[in-house]
Amino acid sequence: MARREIWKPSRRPLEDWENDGTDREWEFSGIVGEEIDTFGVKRYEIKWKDWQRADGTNTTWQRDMSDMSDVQREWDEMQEDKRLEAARRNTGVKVRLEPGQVWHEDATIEMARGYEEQYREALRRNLKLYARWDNTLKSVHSDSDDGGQRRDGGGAGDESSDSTGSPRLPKRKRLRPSSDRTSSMATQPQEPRNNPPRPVPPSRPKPTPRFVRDSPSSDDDDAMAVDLTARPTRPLPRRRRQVVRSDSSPSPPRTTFVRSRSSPSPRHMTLQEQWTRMAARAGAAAIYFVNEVNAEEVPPGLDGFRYCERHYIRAVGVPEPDEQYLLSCECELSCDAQVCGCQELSDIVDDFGDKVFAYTDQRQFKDNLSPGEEVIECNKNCSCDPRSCPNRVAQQPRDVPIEVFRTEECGWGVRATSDLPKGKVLGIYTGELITREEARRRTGQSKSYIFDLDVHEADDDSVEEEYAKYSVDSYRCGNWTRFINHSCEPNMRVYPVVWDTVPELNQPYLAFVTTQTIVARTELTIDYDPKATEEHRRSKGKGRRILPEGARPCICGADSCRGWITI
Ligand SMILES: C[S@@+](CC[C@H](N)C(=O)[O-])C[C@H]1O[C@@H](n2cnc3c(N)ncnc32)[C@H](O)[C@@H]1O
Repeated sequence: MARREIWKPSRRPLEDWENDGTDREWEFSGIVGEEIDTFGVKRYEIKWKDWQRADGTNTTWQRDMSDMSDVQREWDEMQEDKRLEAARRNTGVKVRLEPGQVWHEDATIEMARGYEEQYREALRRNLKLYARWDNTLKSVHSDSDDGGQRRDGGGAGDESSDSTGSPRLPKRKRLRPSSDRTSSMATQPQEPRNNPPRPVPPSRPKPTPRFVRDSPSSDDDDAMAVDLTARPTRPLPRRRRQVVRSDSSPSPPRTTFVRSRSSPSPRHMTLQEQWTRMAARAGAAAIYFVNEVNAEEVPPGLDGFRYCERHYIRAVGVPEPDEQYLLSCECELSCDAQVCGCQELSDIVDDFGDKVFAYTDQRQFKDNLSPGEEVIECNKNCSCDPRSCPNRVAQQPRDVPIEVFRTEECGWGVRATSDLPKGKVLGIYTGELITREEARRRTGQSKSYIFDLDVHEADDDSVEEEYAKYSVDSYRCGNWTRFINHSCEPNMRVYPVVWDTVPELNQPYLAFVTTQTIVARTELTIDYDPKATEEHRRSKGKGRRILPEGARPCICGADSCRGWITI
């Protein structure tokens, strides 16, 4: 196709750019394509200026676009407009999107699954993989009107394309290309080492070691990034060159092996795919279910469960925020807490009494809230950039994949697949937003999943409350945070944060943030009742074994365990 004169697609997502011994940087030319894997995670095909491989291909695949977020946004918007326009033209009906919905996604994921199924089938039959896969890719690449399944670079109505279908993007500063080594569609072996100078990735987080099969030798080794039936054996040896891990952005979302004692059951796979797909709709990383302890396929009680990564589902009678009362800022470049209009109601100040944000420039939570305070992030009426604003952190999609795993004694719990820095915001507690009266009425299992939103509530019950009280129940809908267990020595905490709502409505989100650096696959825990812990400390541990009414024994195992929890 004519488009290949502009770029020749790469089929080598598994390249290693880190050990090529050069520091040469390459000019970024533009995004030329995208694809979505079976989990709904998107990656982009990048073209670099004046660079190509020995075979003439000159693009790389990249999932972490943090270095080029403005270009990514431009591309995403352009593609979305194109698809919407195509839909409008074809159906003649008005297309309305729910927040966070990407309308072409379901079809795309289904087709990506089809490819993966073909791949697995080939494995089962022990066929020479590359012959088949090459054919599949050839047919995809030679198909100029592919409906957006694999590539979106040159569809009909692409006004931003030149005559050959290549998107025109502005010139970018010099960056180093990097390659996504973990795509589920990746099936090609690594390029031989003696090729011309290769691009070097920008210094960004080094992925945690990925599990590989025992003898990485044959043609198809390293080829499959997603094998849900494979058993991990040992991690890859550490590479020589040390890449400094930026605390603010741990390893990018990646496809991992699922570790389980036996092959994952269809129920397991379905749940994992559903949750990951729903998370991906909100732009968030994958969610895996792992049970290395017993035969339980999936956590109990999830039949009919509705996954919502980033918003509440309001029960009948719970008011919606009125957008006209949102205080917003008019910052054009970077927000500054002292002048940001949306910070008028914020109480967070530094030692000199000047308003400051709750986050560092690396988007880590500073833990500078006093009791009764909440973080006010920039909102949908603010003029600042939704992705780069330093005061939009809890509202960003989660970039860390999560494993919901079976603990030895405490049901299911959660952990991250990568190391986490202190101050990393991982997500918010979602579910059904209900009144406090309704929360009190609810009984049984549901009780275990109810979180009170009590930022403005007085300690003393006799004090008249100014605000309506709400709670969040994640028994029937919610996200991965419903599986966070309690520990008396937790490694995360919760803080209240608002955006797109007025603080007075008393419906903040509860964000989970790490309070220490956490090694990958360590269980993530919070203290369910920090006030009780404080009292326990004050009483110097007296009454440790006396269970308050309605409490149950705590089995967190911490040295300083207070002995009980209340839900
Ligand atoms: C929000 S759920 C946490 C997820 C839960 N483990 C599951 O499998 O669904 C809270 C429930 O987990 C259990 N739990 C969490 N932490 C605990 C702890 N430290 N000691 C005892 N039970 C705990 C209790 O049954 C509690 O009601």
